[in-house]
Amino acid sequence: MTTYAPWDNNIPLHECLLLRDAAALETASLRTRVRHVQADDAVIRWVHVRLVVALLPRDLHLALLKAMSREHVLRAGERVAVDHTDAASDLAGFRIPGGEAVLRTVGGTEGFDVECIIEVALSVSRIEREMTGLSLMTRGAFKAFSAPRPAGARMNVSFASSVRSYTGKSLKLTGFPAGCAQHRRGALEEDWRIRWSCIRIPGRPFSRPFIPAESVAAALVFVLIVVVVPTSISVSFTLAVTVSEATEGTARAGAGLVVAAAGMASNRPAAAAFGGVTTARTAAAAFFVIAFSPASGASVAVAVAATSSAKHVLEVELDVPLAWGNLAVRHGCIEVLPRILGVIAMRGEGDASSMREICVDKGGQVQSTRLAESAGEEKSKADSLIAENPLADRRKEGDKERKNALALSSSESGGSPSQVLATPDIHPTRLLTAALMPGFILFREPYGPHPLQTMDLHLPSYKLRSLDDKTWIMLAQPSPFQSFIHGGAWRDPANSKADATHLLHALVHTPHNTTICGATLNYRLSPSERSPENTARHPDHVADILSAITFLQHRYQFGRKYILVGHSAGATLALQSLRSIFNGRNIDSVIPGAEGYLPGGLPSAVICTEGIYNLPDLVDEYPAYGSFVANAFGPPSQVWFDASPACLPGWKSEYDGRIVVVQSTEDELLSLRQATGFVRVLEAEGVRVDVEIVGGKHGEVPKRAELVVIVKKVLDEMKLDMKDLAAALDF
Ligand SMILES: N[C@@H](CC(=O)c1ccccc1NC=O)C(=O)O
Repeated sequence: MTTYAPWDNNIPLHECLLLRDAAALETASLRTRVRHVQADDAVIRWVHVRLVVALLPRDLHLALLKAMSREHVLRAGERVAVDHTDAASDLAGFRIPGGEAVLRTVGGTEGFDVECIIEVALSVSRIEREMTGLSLMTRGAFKAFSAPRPAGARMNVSFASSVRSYTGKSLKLTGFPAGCAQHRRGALEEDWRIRWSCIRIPGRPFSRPFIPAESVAAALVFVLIVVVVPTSISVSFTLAVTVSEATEGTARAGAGLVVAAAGMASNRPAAAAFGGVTTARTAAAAFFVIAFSPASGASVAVAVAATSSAKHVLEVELDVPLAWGNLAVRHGCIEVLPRILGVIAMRGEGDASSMREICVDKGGQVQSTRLAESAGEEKSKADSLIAENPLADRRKEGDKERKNALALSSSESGGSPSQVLATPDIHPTRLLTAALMPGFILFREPYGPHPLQTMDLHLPSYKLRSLDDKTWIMLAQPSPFQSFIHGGAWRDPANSKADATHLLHALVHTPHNTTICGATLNYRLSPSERSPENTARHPDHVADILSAITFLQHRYQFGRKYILVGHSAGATLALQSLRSIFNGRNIDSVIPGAEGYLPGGLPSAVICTEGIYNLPDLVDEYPAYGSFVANAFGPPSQVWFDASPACLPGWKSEYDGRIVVVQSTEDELLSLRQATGFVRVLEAEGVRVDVEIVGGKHGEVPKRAELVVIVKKVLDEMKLDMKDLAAALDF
């Protein structure tokens, strides 16, 4: 039995988290401001800190900015003046507006690291003839390293950024002390998870005067969109717009818009530019994209909107006048756009027929003829497109279960047009959010008819991938799956899937090895005084967990590449769900239909924290808990034993995955007795069990950073096994 020292500092995880919730993200993106300074008339440089700015504690954020330009050790509580001008590096003139920062507690004790993500977009546009401007979207990983002292955690920030040169093949970085000198694209993304895109800006100055007509024209387009698009449209789809390297601007753009509007009005997929827009909100997004597109010659792909019935991803090329680029610059919005990159490829329903594959001609022509002309034809058309695709076939052959393949690059499909798979179940705001902020997608999914049979799904970071110099797609990374099961004594309505929000955010956004999909599950509860309406009784709870995992398996087909993390009663449920028998009784006799559950197999690991492992012993130790146990399992009977993981024999033969038992020494509701008893049972059977002792009160453990580290460690090990899946998806 391995025992680790308890964590001796108390770092609430939320201090380190960037994203509080999706709603905050959405509003934050609206509040984004671009700050820029014009250093001289030859160069415009501006630093644009967006999205995360509003989400991070402001003072921490500023402190990080301060630290960005050189290696800098920040101490908790340290005040730093933030008014930094970098005269030495490539980004001379780079300036962070003044402010004062206090670094709050971020960091940890020895062996513990917390990673914060901060997003900084730097753009350097040189107003010279045919000069290439480069926009670097950087997602730096700020690592808070371990500190030998419990108090005053130090944070050692390293960051790589600053563009030196861009050759089309490689991106040279300089200026910041992260040892990141030159990376090939792949390595760059891999190592630093830097998201970037290239904007080619021809040599037209941005200093042209403001032309009101441009704004008027843009407003008209907006009105056109809002007015023409029916509020409910039966065929809706994700829209992706690529602004091509056009030079002849307005006329063609105008024509494109008219075509789009006409197509949209006729409710056909050929509604190239704006047909996917179904609400004023998404229309506004489309407007935003077009009106504020960078200068002609910019390459921007935008995923604008999908509805819950989205069926298509369209990609079109529009030529826009340079003037709109000027407008964009003037409004400080140009930075926003490259961030909205790519056509998003989503995981599917696990059924290829539910996916839609759309072909786009690189010459800018949407191959609308290849799209279904009517709703009735859509399915077969799309299916045949998928069938025609050699890579789709390869995927099918390679792994019949992996129908959730994501997106294909044009090069791989023999020079055919770019192809994107999209699922029909993506909410527009989620998609937009995803486009704005890769790495954060949250879906709320029902897995059964009961209001508590729901889960939150967090999909992983997206990887940008170049199809050519102009077009990008985002791929969801093949990822291990992590499911969290909350506690609350099987009955407390105060506990829910939200208990793991912190954990999942932290894991989903962890910038290094572990990029995961995460699910956090609700399940039906037993009655309590506060919620007499709940009526669930064992084995309903575990049946729901099995249903939820089965639902996820059908959709994502991750096989055994998943883990369960359970807290308190959730730990009990995680362990119960591993066992196909309850004390010799086939689970099917306990849970009707259970044979069909867990089609992908048992999880690779189960992490139990503050678990209840032995119901009779629990009530022996805490007689008061008898009531909630009885609520959930009925009056004392053999069922209590049958449902207790520590009373189940045969762990060695029944479960070959990893078991991690996490227990806090500060748990006010459970002593170490439950955990110790279960560990003894496992060890007596010769089962490997890892024990992790953590700090925090009972309910705090899921929110604590220690758990993130433990889960991450387990997932990191699994990550090694993801290569085959990655290869099959050509990731
Ligand atoms: N808050 C719960 C009690 C609770 O969650 C609990 C109490 C003692 C031991 C374990 C508990 N929760 C396990 O999921 C309730 O009041 O029902």
